[in-house]
Amino acid sequence: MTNITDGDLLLKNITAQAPFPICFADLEKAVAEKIEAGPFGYIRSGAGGEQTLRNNRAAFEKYSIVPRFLKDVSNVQTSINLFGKTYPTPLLFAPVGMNGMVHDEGELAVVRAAEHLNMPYIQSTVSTYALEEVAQAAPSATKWFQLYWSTNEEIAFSMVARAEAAGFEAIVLTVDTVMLGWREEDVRNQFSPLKLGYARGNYMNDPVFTATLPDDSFESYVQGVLQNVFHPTLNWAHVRELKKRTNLPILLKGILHPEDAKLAIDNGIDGIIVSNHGGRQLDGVIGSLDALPAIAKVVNGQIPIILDSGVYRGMDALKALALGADAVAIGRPFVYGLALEGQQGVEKVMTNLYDELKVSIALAGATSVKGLRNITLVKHDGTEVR
Ligand SMILES: Cc1cc2nc3c(=O)[nH]c(=O)nc-3n(C[C@H](O)[C@H](O)[C@H](O)COP(=O)(O)O)c2cc1C
Ligand SMILES: O=C(O)C(=O)c1ccccc1
Repeated sequence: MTNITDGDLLLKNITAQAPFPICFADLEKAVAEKIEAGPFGYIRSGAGGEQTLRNNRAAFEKYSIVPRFLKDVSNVQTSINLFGKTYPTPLLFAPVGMNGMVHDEGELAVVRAAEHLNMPYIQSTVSTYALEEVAQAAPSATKWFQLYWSTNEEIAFSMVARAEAAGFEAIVLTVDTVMLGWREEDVRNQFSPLKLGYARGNYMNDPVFTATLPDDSFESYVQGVLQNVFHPTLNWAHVRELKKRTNLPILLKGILHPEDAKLAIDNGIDGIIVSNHGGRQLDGVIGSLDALPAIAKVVNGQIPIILDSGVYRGMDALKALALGADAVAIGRPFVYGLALEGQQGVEKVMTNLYDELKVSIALAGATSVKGLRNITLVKHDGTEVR
């Protein structure tokens, strides 16, 4: 239970200390000034003409809350349950690869922040540090492993086994990135973190992967990753095979169609992440929040739904939770925090998102995450959603 009256959540940001960017636009601006165009463009941009990047934001702007008052909102319960564990907030860290691009401590700084805040951390396959190093950096954090299937699928199974052994508690299979999206900003900047070796963490120490390399040169390693990380054959048979290979809960990340959500349930999947990869994969696809209501209807509470893509403030999280998500995952905002101030920056970004969410739940007239399902929302055309 969070007591809203324990000091004002906004005013604690107005102090004599060094100021920190308070919103996504300010964060993005500060990072643009701090890091080089290549990595900045890689993180910021969306695929193609960035329609989906815009769709993500537009989707949140379409909804407005009609608040209720005089309901005693002094105690707001923000905790949630996922796979048998309780977390104090409905916020997660989305899997983001190659964190070494923006900070030397990379994923280690992020997982330490996740541990401190008790928010689940999803580690990417293409991380700068190995999953064992991440586990060691934050032994008590809840860690899930995001799997990119490998063309040589024994590499994928090897990574899953390593994740299990290191104490990771779920596998998140990303289904929307069987090849890279058409990312024009990276061509403009002639920038590929994959080619620069930032994705080495989990591959370099994988015995199945290294056994396939002709030698231990940097070029062989980069080639090996490129040959394996893109895997356009991925299909439901692979999902069923993965289920046989692990006892951990499996989530599918990148679901946008209600039929795929239904198939996930039919195939015994334990959770889904409604996501368009932050607009970085197929341009022109639906905003993730726009995809949520139809998926929530099909899923009907059978498995948890996490939403990401464009959750840049507490109010966005509130809308997603109100429209059927059980939790939301954050991508770019925490990466920007990492770029600015390492672990501390990540914590500041996530804490501000959380504090704004708390204020928003209370000011909307609700006192819990579940209670958000009862608040009134209208769409921009004035139609009442509920
Ligand atoms: C720099 C960057 C790298 C990413 N790497 C991965 C990855 O390795 N695996 C994955 O499943 N998603 C990856 N994503 C997508 C995120 O998990 C998430 O879906 C997306 O960032 C959410 O949108 P947001 O950035 O608008 O919050 C990446 C996103 C960014 C910005
Ligand atoms: O950049 C990304 O969004 C991403 O997910 C990715 C996918 C494959 C290789 C490297 C990064």
